[in-house]
Amino acid sequence: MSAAHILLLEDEGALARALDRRLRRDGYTVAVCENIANAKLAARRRRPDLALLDLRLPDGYGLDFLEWLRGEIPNIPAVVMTAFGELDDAIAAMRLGAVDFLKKPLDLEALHRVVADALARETPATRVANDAAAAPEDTGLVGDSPAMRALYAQLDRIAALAAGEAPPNVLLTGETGTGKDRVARMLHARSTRAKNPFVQVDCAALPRDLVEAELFGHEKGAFTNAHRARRGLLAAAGDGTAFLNEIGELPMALQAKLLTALESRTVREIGGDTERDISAWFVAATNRDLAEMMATGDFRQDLYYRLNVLTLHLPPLRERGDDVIALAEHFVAHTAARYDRPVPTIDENARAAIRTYHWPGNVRELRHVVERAVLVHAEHVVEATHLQLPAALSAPAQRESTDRATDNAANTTLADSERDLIERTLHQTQHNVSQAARQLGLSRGALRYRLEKYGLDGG
Ligand SMILES: Nc1ncnc2c1ncn2[C@@H]1O[C@H](COP(=O)(O)OP(=O)(O)OP(=O)(O)O)[C@@H](O)[C@H]1O
Repeated sequence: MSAAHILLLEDEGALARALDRRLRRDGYTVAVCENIANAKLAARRRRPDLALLDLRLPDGYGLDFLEWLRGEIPNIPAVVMTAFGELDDAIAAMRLGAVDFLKKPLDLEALHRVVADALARETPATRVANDAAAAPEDTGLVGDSPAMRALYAQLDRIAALAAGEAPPNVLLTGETGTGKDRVARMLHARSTRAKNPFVQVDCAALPRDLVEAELFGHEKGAFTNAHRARRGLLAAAGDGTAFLNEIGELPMALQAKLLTALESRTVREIGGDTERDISAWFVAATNRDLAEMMATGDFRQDLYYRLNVLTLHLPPLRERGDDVIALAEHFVAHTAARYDRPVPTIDENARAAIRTYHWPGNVRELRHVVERAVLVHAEHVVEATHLQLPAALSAPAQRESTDRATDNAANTTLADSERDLIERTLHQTQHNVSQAARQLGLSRGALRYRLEKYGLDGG
């Protein structure tokens, strides 16, 4: 399989050249277009795997192009480059399926990460197209352990309940990286709602005002930047599925508003006075302990019971026995295919290390570890050292000595201490970036910046 092909739509020549150079250096092929007309021709000439686009273009508006492109290639991931003050555009872009944003002025390291993440996102359609080693289509998840088999059976039963005007709400629980997002998409795909929209709101990724506007919609002029009226995602999901990801992060005031919407199955837009009916199926997910959050007054009990009509728990990877090996083999094959390399084998020591490690970041962490090993080290064989598993974190005795070493200011720089603190906090929070940021008193953006700076894996 050849390298991913990126369609870059950017009219500022110098910026386009810098982006082009960086993307080629990262191994992608790139079609650079300075206007929408050329971008349409380029997309027809060679089907891109990802679109990276600016919004203000000489012959039109980038989002109109994105809408056209999605008509041609329904699941194409798109990354939108926005300038300060274009939040409204960013919301609209998300509706059109943009998977990420890059703020101008651009940081080329962030570009590298965002593009790689966007390409790694596996929507059902792109998975079929890009991944010869994909999980069997009838399950969509790799793993055959008793815990996973029990989950598959429940998944079908729950999907069958999605028909009707007010289907039971579903709550997906499980540690970070266990596959909740993927399961939400599978529930939708297997239900009678599959042909209708699947819309996702990531309650942790957006600031409070944006989450509210996203969920409920707004009238024109309801707040600064609300240049046009917009329907909220709860309504936009129509007869499809509304996936409320990281529901534990929803601020209290919005929890009350969401509860009212779920109970009445209507929404009132911000700045509006009419109620709109909603007919979506609600699937929510969290990696936080909502029971504990209720006890500390951080999550409403009534909302919890309303959401938690049906629960599906995703077991941590360390409780799935040899699934961890099947998954590692899957990701090895997947990475090799994506980068057009021979598929390496995993040697016995590496298998033992994979089995022993406790995988706090679960399947996502395993995927990253294996991808890095295949890309950076392994030509023919993946060996234990290629995995670079943090031995210190799995052995308490060693951890103590690491702590002592970092406490010794004479031997440590400030940067070392910061890196160590972040690493430990990530470990404690099982690689939940939002939670780690809160614990460290940083914004998510500030933590992300440091993760990049220190080459740490946030999950
Ligand atoms: N059983 C599985 N088979 C194959 N891939 C999987 C499986 N479970 C998870 N993945 C992959 O692992 C990554 C993490 O999964 P996902 O995003 O669904 O986790 P999550 O539980 O929603 O995490 P978070 O709580 O942090 O949002 C994704 O790339 C997903 O496709």
